[in-house]
Amino acid sequence: MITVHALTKRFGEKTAVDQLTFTVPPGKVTGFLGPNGAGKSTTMRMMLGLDRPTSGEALVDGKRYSELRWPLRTVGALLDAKALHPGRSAVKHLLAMARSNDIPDRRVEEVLATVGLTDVASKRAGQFSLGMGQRLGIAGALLGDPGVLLFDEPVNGLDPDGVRWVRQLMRSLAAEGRTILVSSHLMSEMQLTADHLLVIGKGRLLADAPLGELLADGSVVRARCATPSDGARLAAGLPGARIEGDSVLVTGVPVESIGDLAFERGVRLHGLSEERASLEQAYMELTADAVEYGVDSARKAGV
Ligand SMILES: Nc1ncnc2c1ncn2[C@@H]1O[C@H](COP(=O)(O)OP(=O)(O)OP(=O)(O)O)[C@@H](O)[C@H]1O
Repeated sequence: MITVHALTKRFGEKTAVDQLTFTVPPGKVTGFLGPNGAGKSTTMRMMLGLDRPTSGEALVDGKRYSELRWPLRTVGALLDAKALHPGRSAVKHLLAMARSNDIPDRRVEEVLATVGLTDVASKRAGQFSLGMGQRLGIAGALLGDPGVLLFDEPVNGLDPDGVRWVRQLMRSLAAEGRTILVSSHLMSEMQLTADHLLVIGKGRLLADAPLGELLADGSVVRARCATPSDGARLAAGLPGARIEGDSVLVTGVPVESIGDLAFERGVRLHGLSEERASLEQAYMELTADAVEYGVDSARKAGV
């Protein structure tokens, strides 16, 4: 279990993580989602004692990372797959990690087999491809057989087989009752992997909900109107409505209510449907104001 309470991190003037409060329970894959620069990595680094919170706390199994006697046996993490000694072989890298946490040497062989690196175990890590580096990072995370696992963008650089493999691995680790937190800015990936989502933008928590709930919130009613003036009449003063071509799109209002409203306002409809939004759409709507360097800000800056 991971418990984060009022967690805040400032770098000078910049607030990277802003009063985050959430828990990550065992037995599920929890997706940690947000645009680039949202504060995902910084939050994970604080969970691992690599960055010190400005205020608030991040606890793993009720303890600060620095209070854990054998940290690798409690929490495993894949943060930066390139953070390896390039001259060291995969097996030596893992042996060094194992010995620092009183983990038996035989675990090294086991995790190398789990991630499919047995054949290249004696190769220097500096010669590894990005995908192999990710696998080695995952081997390191699994080494202490921890109950809590953090993965920061684990599918980066993996080929489609590798992506499928990581997805299955995370699902099976969760099924074993472990706590799995996986960050991504890829909605499509989360839609296939996560049970529950934490969405952040500009360091703040935007949503903490089961995947299905987030999808339902994002559903859109499309009312195709006979004329532009019908569209304008229907959209007038309606929260969450926008006009797109000959249609009025409305989020957060049931389709029946839109039908009734059209009738009341004498609006001629040529179509009325409910579109279940993809997670991608739900996420875009949720983070629309929280994207640091999105298209909008680029446009405003004249790019
Ligand atoms: N050591 C640091 N010094 C100054 N600013 C930092 C530092 N680390 C992170 N930041 C800033 O804090 C914000 C959050 O960064 P962070 O890397 O946590 O975001 P992220 O959600 O992981 O993004 P990405 O998906 O791009 O990795 C960014 O604006 C980043 O520039």
